[in-house]
Amino acid sequence: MEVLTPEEMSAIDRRAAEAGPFDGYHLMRNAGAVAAAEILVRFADAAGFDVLCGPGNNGGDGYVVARLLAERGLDVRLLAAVPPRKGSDAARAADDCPLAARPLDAFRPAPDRIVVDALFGAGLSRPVSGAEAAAIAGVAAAGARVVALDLPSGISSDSGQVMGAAFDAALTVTFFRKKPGHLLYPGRARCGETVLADIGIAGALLEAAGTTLWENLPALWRSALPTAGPDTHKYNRGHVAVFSGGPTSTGAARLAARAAARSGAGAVTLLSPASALMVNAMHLTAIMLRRAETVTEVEQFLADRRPAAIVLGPGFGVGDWVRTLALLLLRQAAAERGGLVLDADAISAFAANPGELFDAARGETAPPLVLTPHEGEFARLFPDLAEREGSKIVRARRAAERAGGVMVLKGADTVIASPDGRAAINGNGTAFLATAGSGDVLAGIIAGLLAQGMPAFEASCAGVWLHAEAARLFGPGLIAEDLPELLPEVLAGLID
Ligand SMILES: NC(=O)C1=CN([C@@H]2O[C@H](COP(=O)(O)OP(=O)(O)OC[C@H]3O[C@@H](n4cnc5c(N)ncnc54)[C@H](O)[C@@H]3O)[C@@H](O)[C@H]2O)[C@@H](O)CC1
Ligand SMILES: Nc1ncnc2c1ncn2[C@@H]1O[C@H](COP(=O)(O)OP(=O)(O)O)[C@@H](O)[C@H]1O
Ligand SMILES: [K+]
Repeated sequence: MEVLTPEEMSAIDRRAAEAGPFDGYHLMRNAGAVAAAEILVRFADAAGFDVLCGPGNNGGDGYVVARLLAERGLDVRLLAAVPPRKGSDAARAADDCPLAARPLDAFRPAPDRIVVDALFGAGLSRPVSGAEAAAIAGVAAAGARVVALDLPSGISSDSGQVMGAAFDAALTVTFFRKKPGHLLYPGRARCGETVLADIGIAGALLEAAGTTLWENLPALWRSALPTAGPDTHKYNRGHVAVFSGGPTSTGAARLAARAAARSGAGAVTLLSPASALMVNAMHLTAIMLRRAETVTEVEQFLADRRPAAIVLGPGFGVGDWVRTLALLLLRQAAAERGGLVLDADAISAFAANPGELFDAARGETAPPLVLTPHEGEFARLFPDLAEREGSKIVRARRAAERAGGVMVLKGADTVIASPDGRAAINGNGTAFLATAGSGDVLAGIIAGLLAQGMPAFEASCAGVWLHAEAARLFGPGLIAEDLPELLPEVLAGLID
């Protein structure tokens, strides 16, 4: 589940070649061999194979694949825009391949042939143009299926962005560990099925590299998931408070409250303005309800009940009151565990002065903070970062550092970043989540986990994964109300 930047991957490649048992050329042969095997499993009955080789090591992998497919007696055509650099591993692979390469300009894609894309991998350094761009357009027009080696040419390994033009692969075979471009959109969509192949690089090299980026999968946080001991009582199992909006916007807070309860929090209290008490009361059973519409009332509640985690923002409304509350909650240390989740309006309300929020979050006694913006809300707090080209990981990490809190930058490829530099790209997102109120549920799940003592980064990663897994379990027709009810089944699959 570790994810490596192209620089980290090439450093590990180098160290692996030095340490043996495989030198660089053998690693390339291994890469080509696993790719050829994956191709044969799926596409052995294709009319033929057009292997497009670039000038670097990615092209080198392509020469190995071309040779292996040709040795099977398959119809293989080799095309190259530029020959590999003399003396390189790729040049050796080309020498060992009995096929003569034709110029890429002569490539005529056909719908019944498989294109093996070995033009560029991790070394893509500028937008694709010329014969390579024409080949990409021609393949798309012909509708030929593409197998990408390492990643579809034209996709930035670092950010997942399309650089000029990029293949749309049916299969991507990558080596050792995934790169950000496999997980971040649009790259993720261009990879098709992604197969991670072992090419003989020892896992120990990874430990030495000290990775700080992962694919968000249960192995990352499973051991930190809360479990209730036999002597647990409801309050030490974690008490979550959720602030409700006014009488016509109470649903979002109830979704968050329900999700917190279903995530295992021992008690959940909805804090409501007087005007919305009756509306809320009509819809609540296990969840407690308390009036809190002044600073005194909120302080009184915090002193009486000491909630471990608090959600502020869903359906709350933007204005002075939400800012006052957020700052008050950041001044009041939460009960010894837990933290504060600021979502939606509690984020947008600081658009004019984000520094006020960040300063408060850095206060010595401030509880751990989790911010859960979608891209629109992110742009309000971090306009400079939102406009930045490039990787969502870099943006989320910078924002987390600036805010002094965990950033859950939502979307199809949600990135979770901690101020200490750790980051994860969510691996199980699903478009079923694109439904009103699903973000409110996510805020509640994270708070539920925080209240039970899970650290903020792990709680955020787990929350994002559980949320998406619940959506997958339900499938078509999902609405936000369904999500909390599916959490028990998802959790049961994770907790022994
Ligand atoms: N030991 C290793 O380092 C291994 C590397 N492997 C392969 O090596 C690849 C990385 O190899 P490289 O670092 O040589 O990089 P690439 O082969 O991805 O590309 C670098 C080459 O493409 C050129 N180039 C970059 N962008 C271009 C553009 N837009 N238009 C035209 N030319 C462009 C560069 O000048 C350079 O010649 C990986 O993706 C993987 O496929 C595998 O063979 C496994 C082992
Ligand atoms: N296409 C998608 N694929 C995966 N996840 C998605 C997609 N669209 C939205 N989501 C997820 O759904 C949630 C929506 O949250 P948000 O935008 O705050 O909505 P709301 O305010 O309606 O609750 C986020 O967790 C987001 O990551
Ligand atoms: K490629």
